Amino acid sequence: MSANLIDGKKISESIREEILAEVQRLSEKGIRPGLVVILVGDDPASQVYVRNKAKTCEKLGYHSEVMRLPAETGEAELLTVIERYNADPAFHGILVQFPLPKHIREKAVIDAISVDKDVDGFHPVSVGNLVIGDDALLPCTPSGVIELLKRSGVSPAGKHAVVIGRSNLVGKPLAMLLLRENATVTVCHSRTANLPEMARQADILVAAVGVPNMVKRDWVKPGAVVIDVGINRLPDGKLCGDVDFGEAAPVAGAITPVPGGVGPMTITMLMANTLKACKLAHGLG
Ligand SMILES: Nc1nc(=O)c2c([nH]1)NC[C@@H]1CN(c3ccc(C(=O)N[C@@H](CCC(=O)O)C(=O)O)cc3)C=[N+]21
Ligand SMILES: [Mg+2]
Repeated sequence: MSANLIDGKKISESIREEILAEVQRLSEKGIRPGLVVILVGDDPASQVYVRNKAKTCEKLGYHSEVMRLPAETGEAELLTVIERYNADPAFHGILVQFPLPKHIREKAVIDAISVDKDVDGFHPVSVGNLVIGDDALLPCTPSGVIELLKRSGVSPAGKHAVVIGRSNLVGKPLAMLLLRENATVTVCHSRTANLPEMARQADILVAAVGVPNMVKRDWVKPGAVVIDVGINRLPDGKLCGDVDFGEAAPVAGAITPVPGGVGPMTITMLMANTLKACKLAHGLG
Protein backbone atom coordinates (compact mmCIF):
# COMPACT_ATOMS: atom_id res chain seq x y z
CA MET A 1 0.00 0.00 0.00
CA SER A 2 1.33 3.44 -0.84
CA ALA A 3 0.00 6.28 1.26
CA ASN A 4 -1.63 9.40 -0.07
CA LEU A 5 0.21 12.46 1.10
CA ILE A 6 -2.08 15.03 2.71
CA ASP A 7 -0.61 18.29 1.48
CA GLY A 8 -1.25 20.83 4.23
CA LYS A 9 0.51 23.56 2.36
CA LYS A 10 -1.71 23.19 -0.69
CA ILE A 11 -4.94 22.86 1.30
CA SER A 12 -3.89 25.83 3.37
CA GLU A 13 -3.30 27.89 0.22
CA SER A 14 -6.75 27.17 -1.12
CA ILE A 15 -8.34 28.24 2.18
CA ARG A 16 -6.25 31.42 2.07
CA GLU A 17 -7.65 32.17 -1.39
CA GLU A 18 -11.17 31.90 0.03
CA ILE A 19 -10.21 34.18 2.90
CA LEU A 20 -8.66 36.72 0.53
CA ALA A 21 -11.84 36.86 -1.55
CA GLU A 22 -13.85 37.58 1.59
CA VAL A 23 -11.37 40.22 2.76
CA GLN A 24 -11.80 41.96 -0.60
CA ARG A 25 -15.59 41.92 -0.23
CA LEU A 26 -15.28 43.37 3.28
CA SER A 27 -12.93 46.10 2.10
CA GLU A 28 -15.75 47.42 -0.13
CA LYS A 29 -17.64 48.04 3.11
CA GLY A 30 -14.58 49.74 4.60
CA ILE A 31 -13.92 46.80 6.92
CA ARG A 32 -10.44 45.33 7.45
CA PRO A 33 -9.60 42.40 9.74
CA GLY A 34 -6.93 43.28 12.29
CA LEU A 35 -4.63 40.97 14.26
CA VAL A 36 -2.08 41.84 16.90
CA VAL A 37 0.57 39.32 17.88
CA ILE A 38 2.25 40.00 21.20
CA LEU A 39 5.69 38.53 21.66
CA VAL A 40 7.45 38.68 25.03
CA GLY A 41 11.17 37.99 24.97
CA ASP A 42 13.27 36.60 22.15
CA ASP A 43 12.67 32.84 21.92
CA PRO A 44 14.13 32.03 18.47
CA ALA A 45 11.35 29.59 17.42
CA SER A 46 8.72 32.16 18.40
CA GLN A 47 10.49 34.78 16.28
CA VAL A 48 10.07 32.55 13.22
CA TYR A 49 6.38 31.82 13.89
CA VAL A 50 5.57 35.45 14.60
CA ARG A 51 7.30 36.54 11.41
CA ASN A 52 5.28 33.92 9.45
CA LYS A 53 2.04 35.17 10.98
CA ALA A 54 2.85 38.80 10.10
CA LYS A 55 3.77 37.79 6.53
CA THR A 56 0.50 35.91 6.13
CA CYS A 57 -1.46 38.91 7.44
CA GLU A 58 0.23 41.10 4.88
CA LYS A 59 -0.55 38.70 2.01
CA LEU A 60 -4.22 38.59 3.00
CA GLY A 61 -4.55 42.35 3.42
CA TYR A 62 -5.10 42.29 7.17
CA HIS A 63 -4.22 45.15 9.45
CA SER A 64 -1.51 43.65 11.63
CA GLU A 65 0.87 44.62 14.34
CA VAL A 66 3.60 42.72 16.15
CA MET A 67 4.00 44.06 19.67
CA ARG A 68 7.46 43.11 20.91
CA LEU A 69 8.06 43.34 24.64
CA PRO A 70 11.30 42.67 26.52
CA ALA A 71 11.70 39.37 28.41
CA GLU A 72 11.67 41.28 31.71
CA THR A 73 8.14 42.60 31.11
CA GLY A 74 6.05 42.01 34.23
CA GLU A 75 2.76 40.14 34.19
CA ALA A 76 0.77 43.21 35.25
CA GLU A 77 2.38 45.23 32.49
CA LEU A 78 1.48 42.59 29.89
CA LEU A 79 -2.10 42.49 31.15
CA THR A 80 -2.29 46.27 30.72
CA VAL A 81 -1.14 45.92 27.11
CA ILE A 82 -3.80 43.25 26.52
CA GLU A 83 -6.48 45.52 28.00
CA ARG A 84 -5.45 48.22 25.56
CA TYR A 85 -5.93 45.89 22.58
CA ASN A 86 -9.19 44.55 24.03
CA ALA A 87 -10.50 48.13 23.78
CA ASP A 88 -9.02 48.90 20.35
CA PRO A 89 -11.60 48.36 17.58
CA ALA A 90 -8.88 48.17 14.89
CA PHE A 91 -7.92 44.73 16.21
CA HIS A 92 -10.34 41.81 16.07
CA GLY A 93 -7.82 39.20 17.17
CA ILE A 94 -5.20 39.17 19.93
CA LEU A 95 -2.59 36.42 20.06
CA VAL A 96 -0.01 36.28 22.83
CA GLN A 97 2.73 33.98 21.61
CA PHE A 98 3.63 31.04 23.84
CA PRO A 99 5.79 30.05 25.61
CA LEU A 100 5.96 33.06 27.92
CA PRO A 101 8.85 33.84 30.29
CA LYS A 102 8.50 31.84 33.53
CA HIS A 103 7.52 34.80 35.70
CA ILE A 104 4.31 35.34 33.69
CA ARG A 105 1.37 32.99 34.29
CA GLU A 106 -0.05 31.82 30.97
CA LYS A 107 -3.43 31.32 32.62
CA ALA A 108 -3.61 34.96 33.72
CA VAL A 109 -2.81 36.04 30.17
CA ILE A 110 -5.37 33.76 28.52
CA ASP A 111 -8.07 34.89 30.96
CA ALA A 112 -7.34 38.56 30.22
CA ILE A 113 -7.99 38.35 26.48
CA SER A 114 -11.50 39.39 25.48
CA VAL A 115 -13.46 36.26 24.45
CA ASP A 116 -14.51 38.08 21.26
CA LYS A 117 -10.84 38.52 20.30
CA ASP A 118 -9.62 35.12 21.49
CA VAL A 119 -8.38 33.91 18.09
CA ASP A 120 -6.28 31.18 19.76
CA GLY A 121 -9.47 29.72 21.26
CA PHE A 122 -7.68 29.23 24.59
CA HIS A 123 -9.99 31.28 26.86
CA PRO A 124 -12.03 29.14 29.29
CA VAL A 125 -15.27 30.54 27.82
CA SER A 126 -14.15 29.59 24.30
CA VAL A 127 -13.22 26.12 25.54
CA GLY A 128 -16.57 25.79 27.30
CA ASN A 129 -18.46 26.80 24.17
CA LEU A 130 -16.49 24.24 22.17
CA VAL A 131 -17.34 21.47 24.62
CA ILE A 132 -21.03 22.40 24.72
CA GLY A 133 -21.15 22.72 20.94
CA ASP A 134 -22.03 26.42 20.92
CA ASP A 135 -20.47 28.78 18.42
CA ALA A 136 -16.89 29.66 19.42
CA LEU A 137 -13.53 30.70 18.10
CA LEU A 138 -11.88 27.28 17.83
CA PRO A 139 -8.23 26.59 18.65
CA CYS A 140 -6.24 26.80 15.43
CA THR A 141 -4.29 23.54 15.34
CA PRO A 142 -7.28 21.31 16.19
CA SER A 143 -9.60 23.07 13.72
CA GLY A 144 -6.79 22.88 11.16
CA VAL A 145 -6.71 19.10 11.60
CA ILE A 146 -10.49 18.89 11.05
CA GLU A 147 -10.20 21.03 7.88
CA LEU A 148 -7.34 18.86 6.61
CA LEU A 149 -9.47 15.75 7.05
CA LYS A 150 -12.57 17.23 5.43
CA ARG A 151 -10.72 18.69 2.49
CA SER A 152 -8.92 15.38 1.94
CA GLY A 153 -12.28 13.64 1.68
CA VAL A 154 -11.95 11.93 5.07
CA SER A 155 -15.18 12.04 7.06
CA PRO A 156 -14.62 11.42 10.79
CA ALA A 157 -18.26 10.26 11.24
CA GLY A 158 -18.42 6.72 12.57
CA LYS A 159 -14.64 6.32 12.48
CA HIS A 160 -12.50 5.45 15.46
CA ALA A 161 -10.19 8.41 16.07
CA VAL A 162 -7.29 7.87 18.46
CA VAL A 163 -5.64 11.06 19.70
CA ILE A 164 -2.26 10.60 21.37
CA GLY A 165 -1.72 13.61 23.66
CA ARG A 166 -4.06 15.40 26.06
CA SER A 167 -2.76 18.96 26.13
CA ASN A 168 -5.17 21.85 26.55
CA LEU A 169 -3.79 23.35 23.35
CA VAL A 170 -4.21 20.38 21.01
CA GLY A 171 -5.18 16.92 22.32
CA LYS A 172 -8.22 17.82 24.45
CA PRO A 173 -9.85 20.33 22.07
CA LEU A 174 -9.14 18.09 19.07
CA ALA A 175 -10.83 15.16 20.82
CA MET A 176 -13.88 17.40 21.35
CA LEU A 177 -13.93 18.51 17.71
CA LEU A 178 -13.64 14.93 16.46
CA LEU A 179 -16.50 13.98 18.77
CA ARG A 180 -18.54 16.84 17.35
CA GLU A 181 -17.83 15.36 13.89
CA ASN A 182 -19.33 12.09 15.14
CA ALA A 183 -16.10 10.13 15.43
CA THR A 184 -15.68 7.61 18.24
CA VAL A 185 -12.78 9.14 20.14
CA THR A 186 -10.08 7.61 22.31
CA VAL A 187 -7.57 9.89 24.02
CA CYS A 188 -4.21 8.33 24.90
CA HIS A 189 -1.38 9.83 26.91
CA SER A 190 1.85 9.09 28.74
CA ARG A 191 0.08 6.77 31.25
CA THR A 192 -1.84 4.79 28.65
CA ALA A 193 -1.12 1.05 28.79
CA ASN A 194 -0.30 -0.71 25.50
CA LEU A 195 -0.03 2.48 23.49
CA PRO A 196 0.99 0.80 20.21
CA GLU A 197 -1.99 -1.54 20.48
CA MET A 198 -4.35 1.37 21.18
CA ALA A 199 -2.97 3.33 18.24
CA ARG A 200 -3.43 0.31 15.99
CA GLN A 201 -7.20 0.46 16.62
CA ALA A 202 -7.42 3.85 14.93
CA ASP A 203 -9.05 4.64 11.60
CA ILE A 204 -7.78 8.17 12.20
CA LEU A 205 -4.59 8.37 14.25
CA VAL A 206 -3.45 11.76 15.54
CA ALA A 207 -0.08 12.20 17.24
CA ALA A 208 0.24 15.35 19.37
CA VAL A 209 2.80 14.58 22.04
CA GLY A 210 6.06 16.27 21.16
CA VAL A 211 8.17 13.12 21.03
CA PRO A 212 10.16 12.89 17.78
CA ASN A 213 9.35 9.87 15.58
CA MET A 214 7.38 8.08 18.30
CA VAL A 215 4.76 6.43 16.07
CA LYS A 216 6.25 3.38 14.37
CA ARG A 217 5.06 1.07 11.62
CA ASP A 218 3.31 -1.39 13.94
CA TRP A 219 1.30 1.44 15.58
CA VAL A 220 -0.59 2.02 12.34
CA LYS A 221 -3.54 -0.04 11.13
CA PRO A 222 -3.17 -0.64 7.39
CA GLY A 223 -5.10 2.04 5.54
CA ALA A 224 -5.44 4.38 8.54
CA VAL A 225 -5.28 8.16 8.15
CA VAL A 226 -2.29 9.46 10.12
CA ILE A 227 -2.16 13.10 11.24
CA ASP A 228 1.13 14.31 12.68
CA VAL A 229 0.78 17.40 14.89
CA GLY A 230 4.34 17.22 16.25
CA ILE A 231 6.81 19.97 15.48
CA ASN A 232 10.11 18.88 16.99
CA ARG A 233 13.33 20.69 16.26
CA LEU A 234 16.19 18.17 16.08
CA PRO A 235 19.77 19.06 17.11
CA ASP A 236 20.71 19.34 13.41
CA GLY A 237 18.05 22.08 13.03
CA LYS A 238 15.70 19.87 10.99
CA LEU A 239 12.00 19.78 11.78
CA CYS A 240 10.49 16.41 12.58
CA GLY A 241 7.09 15.14 13.64
CA ASP A 242 5.83 12.70 16.28
CA VAL A 243 5.36 10.11 13.53
CA ASP A 244 8.23 8.18 12.02
CA PHE A 245 7.18 9.03 8.49
CA GLY A 246 9.38 6.45 6.79
CA GLU A 247 7.85 3.68 8.87
CA ALA A 248 4.23 4.85 8.95
CA ALA A 249 3.77 6.02 5.35
CA PRO A 250 3.93 2.58 3.68
CA VAL A 251 1.18 1.27 6.01
CA ALA A 252 -1.07 4.35 6.20
CA GLY A 253 -3.87 5.11 3.75
CA ALA A 254 -3.07 8.81 3.99
CA ILE A 255 -0.55 10.78 6.05
CA THR A 256 0.52 14.36 6.74
CA PRO A 257 4.21 15.28 6.39
CA VAL A 258 6.20 17.53 8.74
CA PRO A 259 6.83 20.22 7.63
CA GLY A 260 4.02 20.96 5.18
CA GLY A 261 1.17 19.22 7.02
CA VAL A 262 -0.60 20.57 10.08
CA GLY A 263 1.78 23.53 10.63
CA PRO A 264 0.63 25.71 7.72
CA MET A 265 -3.00 24.96 8.64
CA THR A 266 -2.46 26.39 12.13
CA ILE A 267 -1.60 29.81 10.74
CA THR A 268 -4.39 29.63 8.17
CA MET A 269 -6.99 28.85 10.84
CA LEU A 270 -5.65 31.80 12.85
CA MET A 271 -6.43 33.97 9.84
CA ALA A 272 -9.87 32.38 9.50
CA ASN A 273 -10.56 33.06 13.20
CA THR A 274 -9.49 36.69 12.86
CA LEU A 275 -11.81 37.09 9.87
CA LYS A 276 -14.66 35.50 11.82
CA ALA A 277 -14.04 37.75 14.85
CA CYS A 278 -13.96 40.77 12.53
CA LYS A 279 -17.27 39.85 10.91
CA LEU A 280 -18.89 39.26 14.31
CA ALA A 281 -17.59 42.62 15.56
CA HIS A 282 -19.33 44.26 12.58
CA GLY A 283 -22.57 42.37 13.06
CA LEU A 284 -21.90 40.21 10.01
CA GLY A 285 -21.83 36.86 11.85
N1 LIG B 1 -0.45 31.67 21.39
C1 LIG B 1 0.09 30.78 20.58
N2 LIG B 1 -0.63 30.25 19.57
C2 LIG B 1 -0.10 29.34 18.71
O1 LIG B 1 -0.79 28.86 17.79
C3 LIG B 1 1.28 28.95 18.87
C4 LIG B 1 1.99 29.52 19.94
N3 LIG B 1 1.38 30.41 20.77
N4 LIG B 1 3.28 29.16 20.14
C5 LIG B 1 3.98 28.25 19.28
C6 LIG B 1 3.03 27.28 18.60
C7 LIG B 1 3.60 26.62 17.37
N5 LIG B 1 2.82 27.12 16.25
C8 LIG B 1 3.10 26.85 14.91
C9 LIG B 1 2.48 27.48 13.87
C10 LIG B 1 2.84 27.23 12.56
C11 LIG B 1 3.82 26.35 12.25
C12 LIG B 1 4.23 26.14 10.83
O2 LIG B 1 3.82 26.84 9.94
N6 LIG B 1 5.10 25.13 10.55
C13 LIG B 1 5.61 24.86 9.22
C14 LIG B 1 7.13 24.92 9.18
C15 LIG B 1 7.74 26.10 9.84
C16 LIG B 1 9.25 25.95 10.02
O3 LIG B 1 9.92 25.55 9.05
O4 LIG B 1 9.74 26.22 11.13
C17 LIG B 1 5.24 23.46 8.80
O5 LIG B 1 4.97 22.62 9.68
O6 LIG B 1 5.24 23.20 7.62
C18 LIG B 1 4.45 25.70 13.27
C19 LIG B 1 4.08 25.94 14.59
C20 LIG B 1 1.86 27.95 16.72
N7 LIG B 1 1.90 28.05 18.05
MG1 LIG C 1 0.58 13.83 27.31
